[in-house]
Amino acid sequence: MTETMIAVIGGSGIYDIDGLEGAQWSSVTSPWGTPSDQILTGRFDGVKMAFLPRHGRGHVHSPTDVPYRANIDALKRIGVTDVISVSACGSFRENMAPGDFVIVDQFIDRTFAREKSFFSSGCVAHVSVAHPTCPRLGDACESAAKAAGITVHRGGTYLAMEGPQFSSMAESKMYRDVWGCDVIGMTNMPEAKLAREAELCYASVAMVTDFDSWHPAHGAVDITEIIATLQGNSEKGRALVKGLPARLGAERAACPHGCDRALEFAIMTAPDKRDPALLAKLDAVAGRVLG
Ligand SMILES: CSC[C@H]1O[C@H](OP(=O)(O)O)[C@H](O)[C@@H]1O
Ligand SMILES: Nc1ncnc2[nH]cnc12
Repeated sequence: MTETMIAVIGGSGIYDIDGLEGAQWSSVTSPWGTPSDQILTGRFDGVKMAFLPRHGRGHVHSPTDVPYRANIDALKRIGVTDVISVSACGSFRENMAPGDFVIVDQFIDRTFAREKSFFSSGCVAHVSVAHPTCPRLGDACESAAKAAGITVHRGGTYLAMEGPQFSSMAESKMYRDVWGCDVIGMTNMPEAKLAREAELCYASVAMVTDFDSWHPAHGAVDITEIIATLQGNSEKGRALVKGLPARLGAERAACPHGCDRALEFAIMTAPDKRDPALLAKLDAVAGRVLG
């Protein structure tokens, strides 16, 4: 058994969480850059927790410029075992209405201007993201959402777009009708891929703010409506987060789905061909397998 440390990455509208015992914001240094902000740590229900505002307090970083690698590395470096991403999203489904939450389990990654891996020439690794989210964390999120009275949908495909503009109607219809996506946002990729490379369990709670631009009765995405919906969603998101520590517990066994062993056979580069400078940067992310 190892000690659980749950990290919440808060998206648009969620820049802190309350109620942490011994709450403290601290700067964490990463060889992958400067994280989005300081990290808030403390305990809730006796369980270690961390909180990182994805866009920084004051919403400083655009979706493209969020330092995804530094964020995941910093969380791994401070001992995080489980990551819950909480994000705003648009919906492609009539029954996934603004105010509803979706426990995302699949992604289509359409982002193109971001660093997507910790690995590269000098230490090449290939992890599976066939199942990019952890069902054990998904169970905890679903149960915590229901207990908080939130309308929650279990399972859904999240289209990760580059942004920062919202989609055209033609794109929106293609994502919905041809690609079968359920929700759309700008940030869960490469975050989920990087969490898997760092052997962190990852779940994504997508909070619906709008119907994107496919819906004949709703027309274009309106940022003022999104911001109004975000306020209610963020209160519900905070309630959900408070239900997680009791459900996940202060100690955890190995992940039954293998998220925490994703690198076991993933590194292809021969030990004598590895780049020492890159290995040094991988100390937190891949220290378990690199020794
Ligand atoms: C405020 S609407 C667009 C913005 O909100 C979402 O951010 P996050 O995923 O961090 O909650 C979406 O992905 C866009 O970045
Ligand atoms: N419709 C939308 N598209 C992309 N990101 C979003 N975040 C919230 N609503 C969104």
